[in-house]
Amino acid sequence: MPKRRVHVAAAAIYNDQGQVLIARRPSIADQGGLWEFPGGKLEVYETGREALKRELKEELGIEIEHAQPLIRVHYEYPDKFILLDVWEVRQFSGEPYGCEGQAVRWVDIDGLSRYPFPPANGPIVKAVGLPHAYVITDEIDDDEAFVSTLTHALENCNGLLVQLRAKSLSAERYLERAHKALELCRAHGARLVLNGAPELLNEVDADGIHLTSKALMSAQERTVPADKWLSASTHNKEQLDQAARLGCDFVTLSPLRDTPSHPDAVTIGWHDFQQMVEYAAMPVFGLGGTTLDDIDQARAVGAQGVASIRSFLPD
Ligand SMILES: Nc1nc2c([nH]c(=O)n2[C@@H]2O[C@H](COP(=O)(O)OP(=O)(O)OP(=O)(O)O)[C@@H](O)[C@H]2O)c(=O)[nH]1
Ligand SMILES: [Mg+2]
Repeated sequence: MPKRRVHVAAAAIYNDQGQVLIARRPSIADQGGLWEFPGGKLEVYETGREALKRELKEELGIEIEHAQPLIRVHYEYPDKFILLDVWEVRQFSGEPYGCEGQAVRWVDIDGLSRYPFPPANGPIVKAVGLPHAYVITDEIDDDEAFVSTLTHALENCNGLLVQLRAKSLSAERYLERAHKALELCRAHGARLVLNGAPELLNEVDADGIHLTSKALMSAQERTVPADKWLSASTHNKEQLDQAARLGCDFVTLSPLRDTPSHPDAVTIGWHDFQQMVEYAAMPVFGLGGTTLDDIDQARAVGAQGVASIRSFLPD
């Protein structure tokens, strides 16, 4: 018998302290005893958004006022194919409680990975912990100019994710700059990944490592610890597959648009970008000709957000 296809709408619900609500599945249910993001199956006549609204009313007694797409995860269970259509909810009325007798709990995002979730939930937990805006630093030789440019970006955008990309610097200067960038990021509540070899994390306690697509394709296994992020640059499905094999936590996918930095690259465009994001098994940031103004559009087609070099530079 062919496997069933199940489409589920679920929510990452945030409170004002930045915590997320999770619920425990009743022990008799499918995946019983595991924690989940509240939600449930779509009725035949419903859109994902409508199902989300109904399920959160039924399961938690809350009324959603605004929901934005977070991530869509395809996963094959032994008995079914599942599509988890996950939404970010920050505005709702009512105080959530377990209307069906299930335990519910507000948890800090950093503590989410300690809870046992169903196997399909890995990418959701990653997406919940990631910002939507990702700045890639420009090649700047002068240290003072670097500091003022990064400070400008950090002050203009809350909770940024920053990638330190400085290919023209010597190894020694890259490390010095990484320490400085980490200090600035920590002071502004931003996260930092280093574009380079995983061993850099032995020297600098940054949040993770970003691999170029070339480094991604030649890597045999993940050598970045589980409590640090591994990300990579991707441009096609083959690279997305390798990122999944390696256990990347997220990727950039480029070039979304024409970009002066890579004039010969074949532009992906929004249509193919959406298909590739749907195919990817992890959060994806659109890159290439993108600005912060593209975040909502990128999220509407299922991406985590947007990465950019230029749009964070001072005018
Ligand atoms: N709600 C929810 N379901 C999940 C998550 N992860 C995951 O694999 N699932 C799977 O999605 C499927 C649908 O979930 P559900 O049991 O909540 O559906 P429902 O609320 O409509 O309940 P019902 O079947 O009693 O009518 C289950 O097979 C469940 O194991 C998650 O984070 N949240
Ligand atoms: Mg449910």
